[in-house]
Amino acid sequence: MKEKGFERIHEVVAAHDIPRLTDELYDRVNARAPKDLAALIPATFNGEDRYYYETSPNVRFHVPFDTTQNDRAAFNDFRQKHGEGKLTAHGPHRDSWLDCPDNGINIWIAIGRVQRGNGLTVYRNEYDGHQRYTGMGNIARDEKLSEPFTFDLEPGDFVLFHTDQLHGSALNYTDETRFVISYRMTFDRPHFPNGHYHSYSYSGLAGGPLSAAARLPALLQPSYLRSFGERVVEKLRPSKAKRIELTPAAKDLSGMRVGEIRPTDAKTCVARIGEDEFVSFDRRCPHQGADLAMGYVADGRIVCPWHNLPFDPETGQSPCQSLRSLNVRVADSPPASA
Ligand SMILES: O=C(O)CCC(=O)C(=O)O
Ligand code: FES
Ligand SMILES: [Fe+2]
Repeated sequence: MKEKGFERIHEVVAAHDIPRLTDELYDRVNARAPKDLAALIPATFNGEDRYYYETSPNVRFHVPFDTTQNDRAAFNDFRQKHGEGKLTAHGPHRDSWLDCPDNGINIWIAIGRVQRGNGLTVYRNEYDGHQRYTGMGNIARDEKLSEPFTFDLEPGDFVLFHTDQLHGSALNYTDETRFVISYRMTFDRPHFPNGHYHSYSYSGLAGGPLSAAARLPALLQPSYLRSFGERVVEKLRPSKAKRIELTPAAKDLSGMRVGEIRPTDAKTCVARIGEDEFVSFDRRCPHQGADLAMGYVADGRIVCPWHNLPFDPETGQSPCQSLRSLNVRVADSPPASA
């Protein structure tokens, strides 16, 4: 393992053991978080040593998607327990739509190498704005997204982004595991517009004689009680995912830009790949069913807006062998349904 690096962990640890391994890592990372942050935050923010930090940081092991497919149950169980984005790809979201403060900073640290095909997607143009989102904290499937910013990182590099920044995970179609630990923190008292059940400690009290009280300043807020009440109600009424209406089909394709994708009917959409190249294909992504009409074209490929997975417009194949291909129909003029 030492020789191979974290990037090859899936060659050393069987896929069905990854969830258990991650659980163990959580315990270790949580235990050392106060000390690690006491070193990291002042060094990053001009000596600042008064802050609130999420007491349970996030361990994010994204092994190549294809290697997880024989052990889906173990990965799904983990997702139920810890949420999306830890072992599985998280759709586009703002952390503040879920259970995080809207005055926070996410410190996303590459422990192993991160590549564009397994990393973070950051929708730079969507920092503020009023996208609709579901009760599960994901962007509504009919919100059109622009191409996200993606990047490579070397071990030890880290990215800072605001908890109101729209972002998500790329579905890992590389042959490397991506290992990241991320911390969330605020300088002012954390403010929770949605769920409030993560615990935040105040650095000014943590570690000293009053360390037991370090969680109280963030906890003693009306948002905690509100959120607690909502969870009780949710338990009684399990499904709170909202159904999103799809946008009506856009029929006139004559004015389409090269690179644009539009819905043609409830099930199909069309992309203008080149000047004279139109491709018609199913709207449902073979991964988790995201609406590909809301995707975009990059490097001549159709890209899913949900986890940034590219599809070849001629064959419908993605780099993930375990996913079925998209049903594509190529035409050199706007398709007949246009
Ligand atoms: O690491 C990922 O893929 C998702 C990251 C994320 O959503 C977060 O750090 O809030
Ligand atoms: S890549 Fe995940 S839904 Fe399309
Ligand atoms: Fe996030």
